[in-house]
Amino acid sequence: MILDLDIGNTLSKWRLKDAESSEIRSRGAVWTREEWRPGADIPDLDVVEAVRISSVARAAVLEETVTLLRRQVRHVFVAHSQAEALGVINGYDEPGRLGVDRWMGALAGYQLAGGCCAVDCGSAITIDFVLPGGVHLGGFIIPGLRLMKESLKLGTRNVAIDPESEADALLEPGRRTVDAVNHGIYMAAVSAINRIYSEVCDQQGISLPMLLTGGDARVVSRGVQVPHAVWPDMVYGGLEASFPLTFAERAGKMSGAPRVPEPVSLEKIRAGLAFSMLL
Ligand SMILES: Nc1ncnc2c1ncn2[C@@H]1O[C@H](COP(=O)(O)OP(=O)(O)O)[C@@H](O)[C@H]1O
Ligand SMILES: CC(C)(COP(=O)(O)O)[C@@H](O)C(=O)NCCC(=O)O
Ligand SMILES: [K+]
Repeated sequence: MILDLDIGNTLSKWRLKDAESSEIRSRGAVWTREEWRPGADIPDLDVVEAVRISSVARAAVLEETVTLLRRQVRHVFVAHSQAEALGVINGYDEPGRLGVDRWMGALAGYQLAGGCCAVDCGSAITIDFVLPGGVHLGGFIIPGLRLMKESLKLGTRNVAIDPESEADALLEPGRRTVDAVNHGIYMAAVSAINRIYSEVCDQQGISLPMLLTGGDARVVSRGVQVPHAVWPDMVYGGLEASFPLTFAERAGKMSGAPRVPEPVSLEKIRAGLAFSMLL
């Protein structure tokens, strides 16, 4: 079995992948914290022959995790942001400073779709752009839904947006604090994504397919007008592409990859942008 780990600021996600059949056998998530407790937190390591890790948690969390895993697992691969990999050229002035989850998303998105806009809706919402030739332009970082809500300190912290909520309802004016806050932060997130996408496509003169991932991807997806696909395993896709272990991975296949969405014409994007600037 292969254990894939995606350690975010809020949640540490894991999945077990069969090295022979490439099937996903199980998956789960635990709160990211100082120490990693195998057994309680993750499945039995006896069946694991390789681990692949993407972590944006504090260095100490990763160090502890790696030390622990190395005792029981033969191959431990840790992803790092690089200046260039798999045809993608990192757009950061200091490539190593780009969050490795964003780098994994950019690599996966490029491998799947060529040029793309990769949006990760987690603790933060990150919006990254890769052009068809592999040039990563850099991106945008805004607080995620939960962080935006907590920053208001209006006592609505523990009332999360129901992931099943319809965008139409979330975009109405709220008539009580919790709704006013939820609808406000939702509008902030989806309008930022829509606008940033349009601005960058306009600047670059190209309409790019958009891919969405992260804990809030499903609910955010309902408010994003741009054609896009939700890919919950996008970060894992970057790990698969960076450290291919199975037959399917060596052939370039990434688990759970969606169909590439057909982007709208650049003219339409520009018309929408021109209209929103009039308002
Ligand atoms: N069951 C859940 N538990 C915690 N957060 C959730 C859950 N479902 C959705 N979320 C949302 O997803 C976010 C965490 O998403 P995730 O992509 O795992 O973030 P990160 O990678 O930063 O840890 C939370 O901030 C919250 O808004
Ligand atoms: C921007 C992030 C905090 C997002 O992390 P997440 O929301 O997935 O936990 C993470 O990618 C990070 O720590 N990046 C380093 C700074 C940067 O990318 O510029
Ligand atoms: K994120």
